[in-house]
Amino acid sequence: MHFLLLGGEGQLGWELRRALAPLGTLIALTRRGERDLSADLTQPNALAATIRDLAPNIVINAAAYTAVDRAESEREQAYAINAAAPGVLASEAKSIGGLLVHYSTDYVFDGSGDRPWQEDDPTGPLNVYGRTKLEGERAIQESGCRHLILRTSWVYAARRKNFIRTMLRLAAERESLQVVDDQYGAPTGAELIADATALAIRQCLTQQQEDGLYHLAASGEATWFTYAQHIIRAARDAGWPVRMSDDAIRPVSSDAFQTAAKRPHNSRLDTTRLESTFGLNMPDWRIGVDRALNEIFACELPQKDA
Ligand SMILES: NC(=O)C1=CN([C@@H]2O[C@H](COP(=O)(O)OP(=O)(O)OC[C@H]3O[C@@H](n4cnc5c(N)ncnc54)[C@H](OP(=O)(O)O)[C@@H]3O)[C@@H](O)[C@H]2O)C=CC1
Ligand SMILES: Cc1cn([C@H]2C[C@H](O)[C@@H](COP(=O)(O)OP(=O)(O)O[C@H]3O[C@@H](C)C(=O)[C@@H](O)[C@H]3O)O2)c(=O)[nH]c1=O
Ligand SMILES: [Mg+2]
Repeated sequence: MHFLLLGGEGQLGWELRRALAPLGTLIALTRRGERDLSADLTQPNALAATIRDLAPNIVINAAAYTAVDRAESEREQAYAINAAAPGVLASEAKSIGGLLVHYSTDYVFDGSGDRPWQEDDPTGPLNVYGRTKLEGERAIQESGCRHLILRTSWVYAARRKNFIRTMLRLAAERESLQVVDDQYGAPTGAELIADATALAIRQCLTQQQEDGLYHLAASGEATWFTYAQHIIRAARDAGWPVRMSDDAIRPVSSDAFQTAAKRPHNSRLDTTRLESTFGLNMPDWRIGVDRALNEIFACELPQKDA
């Protein structure tokens, strides 16, 4: 099996390099590409040529434009990367008979209600990022290529930029913090997504009918506020230089915390389809978050018995 991974340096791409390694040979490209192989998602012709040259059995697209607020003012860039490029990948995958694995987001939904979203529920993105991701999904579905689209939420990892790292930084810099308490979802680790992807791919290779759209997220729910509290309490316990008391982390409404992009109140994803199709069990979000926190603390705090 030959894999081509795009976005190999992102949170998820990095973990996919690990999780896919035992399944076959893997070429992982970053935005800069390699030799004469371009993997820049804003360059459709070069991207198509890369896929034709390598002719992988499976293309995994972990690259995306993920700056949610910035997307509001960089629509064209977000559109090129999140909507147009997946269309190119899909038509190239189709012409070589390959499987395309792609990721999408809870932000394709409008956030109404409080029931976890199922795959067939109506979408209604509230921001540019969500709209471009939804267009990417549609381009893949309409191409007729074999595909797996995995919608996930609130992704973090021990490395790169994410909500955990932001909270750890702010906890050390500030004496108080306001955090939104009316947006609900599940923080999902890049490790979990990568491992579940590898397991799902294995089954897709043997059972063609398992192609399609799936929700992949940790179980349980949080708000950004309860998530922040969890992170900062763990940080304090581990000896991170936290400047704020627990009372100084304050829950606020989305209306009180102004951002360029509007975000959904209800980002809960129902993962029943993924779990039953692939025989998987999504662990509680705290398990992966605690693991990532431990990794960060072990690398960045002086070790007591060193
Ligand atoms: N982050 C999140 O909270 C969530 C993410 N998702 C989805 O999961 C997937 C993985 O996201 P995640 O790993 O968190 O994202 P990251 O932002 O960590 O990584 C995205 C990767 O895409 C690369 N990239 C950006 N622009 C281009 C381009 N023009 N050409 C080639 N590569 C490019 C980045 O390159 P570089 O390293 O050079 O910046 C980076 O390596 C995406 O599809 C995302 O939409 C879904 C839900 C939540
Ligand atoms: C930094 C900060 C953020 N917030 C809020 C803003 C927002 O509602 C929420 C999360 O902010 P962030 O900017 O970290 O998260 P955001 O970039 O919106 O995260 C999203 O990224 C994309 C890529 C996805 O696909 C989504 O699943 C989701 O993970 O927390 C606070 O309330 N207080 C703060 O101090
Ligand atoms: Mg962000």
